[in-house]
Amino acid sequence: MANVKVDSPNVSYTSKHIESKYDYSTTKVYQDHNGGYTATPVTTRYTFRTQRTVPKLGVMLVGWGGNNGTTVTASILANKLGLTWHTKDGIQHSNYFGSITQASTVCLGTGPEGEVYIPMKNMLPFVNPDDIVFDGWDISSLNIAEAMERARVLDYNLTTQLRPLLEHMKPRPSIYYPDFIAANQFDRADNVLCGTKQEQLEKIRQDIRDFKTNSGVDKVIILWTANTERFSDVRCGLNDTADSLLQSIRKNESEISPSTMFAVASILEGVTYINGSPQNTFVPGVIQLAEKKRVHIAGDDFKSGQTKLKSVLVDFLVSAGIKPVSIVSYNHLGNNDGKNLSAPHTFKSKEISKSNVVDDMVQSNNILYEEGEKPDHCVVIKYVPHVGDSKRAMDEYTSEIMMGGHNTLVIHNTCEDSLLASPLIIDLIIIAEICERIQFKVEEDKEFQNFNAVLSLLSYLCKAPLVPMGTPVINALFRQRNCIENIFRACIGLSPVNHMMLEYKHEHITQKVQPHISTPSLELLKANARADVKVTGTISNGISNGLHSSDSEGEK
Ligand SMILES: NC(=O)c1ccc[n+]([C@@H]2O[C@H](COP(=O)([O-])OP(=O)(O)OC[C@H]3O[C@@H](n4cnc5c(N)ncnc54)[C@H](O)[C@@H]3O)[C@@H](O)[C@H]2O)c1
Ligand SMILES: O=P([O-])([O-])O[C@@H]1[C@@H](O)[C@H](O)[C@@H](O)[C@H](O)[C@@H]1O
Repeated sequence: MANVKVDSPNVSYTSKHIESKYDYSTTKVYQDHNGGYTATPVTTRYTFRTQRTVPKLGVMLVGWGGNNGTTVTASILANKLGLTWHTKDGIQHSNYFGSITQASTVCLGTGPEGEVYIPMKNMLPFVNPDDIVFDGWDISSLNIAEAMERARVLDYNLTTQLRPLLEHMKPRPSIYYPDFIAANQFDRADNVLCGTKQEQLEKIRQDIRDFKTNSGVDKVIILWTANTERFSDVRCGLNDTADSLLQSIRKNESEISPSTMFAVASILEGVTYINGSPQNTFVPGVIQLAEKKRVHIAGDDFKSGQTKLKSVLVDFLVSAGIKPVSIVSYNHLGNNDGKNLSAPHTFKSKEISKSNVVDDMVQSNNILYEEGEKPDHCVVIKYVPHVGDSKRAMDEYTSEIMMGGHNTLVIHNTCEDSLLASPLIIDLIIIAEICERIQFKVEEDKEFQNFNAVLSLLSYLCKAPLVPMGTPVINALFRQRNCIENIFRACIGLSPVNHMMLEYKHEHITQKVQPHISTPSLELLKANARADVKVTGTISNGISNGLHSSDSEGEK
């Protein structure tokens, strides 16, 4: 794996840390009483410090026996073993497609041959997902091999290889409060904890400690990929503060959800907790508890398919000055997630997370939209058992274009939902883990600090990003991705990617801004031109003003 070593006086490498001194540039804007703006550039010196030792990571999934839980567990094992399998199209190899940390690249900079792209995973000392140790809970008692087969996501010729390697993995009994999910889930709930909420909380905490001790992992991360719950009421004295929440658990209050119980257990054990579903697990009391205990939390709801595309399309349309006026998102699917979402109270949670994703982009353009104006936006999800995990999504985007014109985009999107979500689970875990190893000082701070308890950096992976109070919610996908990439760049002392490419937009008076491209001689270019390209313009400083390929019958 070709790692990156930055040659800069602002970056130092010790056996323990990568340390970088980084000037963070922003612009403060003030509006005067005439409506005019004053923009003031501000530069803040940060010192980032990233621990280089990669821990042995344990991951406990809530809902381990589900389509996502079994698929991500099986896929990581298949990648670790380098498994291949026969399909009707030939031999298929294991891979991590769909994961930005494992299968995407970033532009490091410019080399002699032009831009240099490296795997994102080579930027910092990330955990290798192959090495993750899994455990978890499920209200269904099936072992992971049986549950993988029940999910019907992965090819048969792969699951037959994996079955003997997974059947020893058994989900731990879990917390089950029937009214928080669809009644149709009752049939699979044969692996549930009894006792009071306080006893259940202590049992989950004991499970976490047992896993840490028996697996030998250095740290644990817990991720909820269990069924979507209905929203919990948020009430003063119930769950509005950390104390009221812990008191409500002691009092066995029925309105505390299973996902909130897991969040509390995780935080009290000092373990990062990630919510892959849309319900409001992170009631104010959970957030306050996480902040008091300095434990990371992140969510909500994996941004895997229809919504991910929406956060690109609406960004493209609005930033192009085109006005989306109607967005209709329909899909049907036949997996257990779809079965659970067929209940109105659980669907409502998903409808909320799928609907709010356009707000930031719409509000960014007051030329197109009046204050408070929004596109019509409709979300429909239907349960059709036959299609299983292969979700069929159909979207219609209608926009106003110039002079009263209209543009309608219709999209049909079929995919195995769990094969879109599983790589996101990997990214959530890998990025959340390294965030525990990144610290920073601002200006002359004496002490290093960690990221906020609420890890907004994971927004790219979530439909409804959880952010610290007062933080703008960003849903535009490439803004979210640039945030991740540029923070990783800051950790190694590199400036943000700005796409300006100024070095290619002017003559080079001084050597300093000369782009690092080998300057082919005119003879070499002419030789090439005899082959298949026509050189036009002059060669200035070794950079051709234009290389135009000529067609086979054209000029030579
Ligand atoms: N593309 C996607 O698959 C996608 C995208 C975004 C969000 N999600 C969310 O991810 C979650 C999982 O999706 P899935 O397709 O794996 O669903 P699934 O129904 O196959 O799996 C959920 C699992 O959770 C278990 N479960 C339910 N309540 C539990 C509890 N209290 N404790 C422990 N286990 C419990 C169920 O028995 C089931 O095995 C859902 O909430 C879904 O909305 C999925
Ligand atoms: O990520 P996305 O495709 O917008 O949304 C998906 C929904 O369309 C699907 O119905 C649901 O079952 C998945 O959990 C996921 O939330």
